[in-house]
Amino acid sequence: MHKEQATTAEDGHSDLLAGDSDTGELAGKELVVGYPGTETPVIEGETIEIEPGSVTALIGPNGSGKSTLLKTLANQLEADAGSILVDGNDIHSLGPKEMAKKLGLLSQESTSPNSLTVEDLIYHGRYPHRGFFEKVTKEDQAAVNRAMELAGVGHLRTRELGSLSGGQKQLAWIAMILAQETDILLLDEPTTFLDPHHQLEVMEIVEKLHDESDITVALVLHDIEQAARYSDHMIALRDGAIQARGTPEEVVTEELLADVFRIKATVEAGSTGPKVTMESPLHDDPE
Ligand SMILES: Nc1ncnc2c1ncn2[C@@H]1O[C@H](COP(=O)(O)OP(=O)(O)OP(=O)(O)O)[C@@H](O)[C@H]1O
Repeated sequence: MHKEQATTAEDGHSDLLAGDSDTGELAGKELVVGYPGTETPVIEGETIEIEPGSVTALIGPNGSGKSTLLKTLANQLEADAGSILVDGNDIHSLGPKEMAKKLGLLSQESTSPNSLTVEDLIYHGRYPHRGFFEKVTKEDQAAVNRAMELAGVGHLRTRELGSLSGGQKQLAWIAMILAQETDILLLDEPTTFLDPHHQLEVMEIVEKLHDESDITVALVLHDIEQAARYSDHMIALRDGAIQARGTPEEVVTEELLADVFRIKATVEAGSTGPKVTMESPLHDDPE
């Protein structure tokens, strides 16, 4: 993924694209994370550093710990040990509003009342900038309109969430997180429920954020080729442990697909990154 010269709001570009090169650094150090009632932690002592201004794709099989890691980095799941640093500061030193201005998580578990309209949901993204009981400002309106336009949900603005398809709802959630205007965006399977056209549209939003600002994006994707095409760093997880990290070319190898995903596949260099041809699942024991 090629990064073009950063632009600013003064250039006439959206404030949504107004990341700052001094911010957007996220790191989890020696994280140990488990769930109540489980015997062993899901993540045992991993360190992860997300570079400011990068797009980092997390890949790994079902249950490998990708969502657990993202939720921990967003402080929505308390680590048993280790620390999380946002721009070098311990995450616990940030108040809820300060935190919500810096970092937004689109989780797989996002829920909201069915009676809420798409527009109302997107306005919720403005909470850290104004508070629940303060008046909507021109900036809020502009941010909501821009987020709606980017996510392509303007035509759904008056629709209630309960009346939307899974994909339409997903796009509304993406618009909400964009309206939050954070330095760091964590997206857990943002392309879930989306048809191929809308999957590519979401990935193009990520590309636009990357090309035109210094916003930091970490996202979980199951489509390995898509992950490689739209990211500049990749992290592969298996059983809660990081198995590989580096550029897409370094991470997406036939060996990794066999070891981590238990797939026999061929990998070739393509114009948009590694091209993966999946042949068959492997059934033998990796060890
Ligand atoms: N609330 C929970 N309570 C107990 N165990 C959990 C909970 N959520 C996840 N786990 C377990 O933690 C491990 C990692 O799950 P996680 O959801 O992080 O994986 P993932 O890589 O995001 O998977 P997927 O690709 O299926 O979304 C799994 O073994 C899962 O069963």
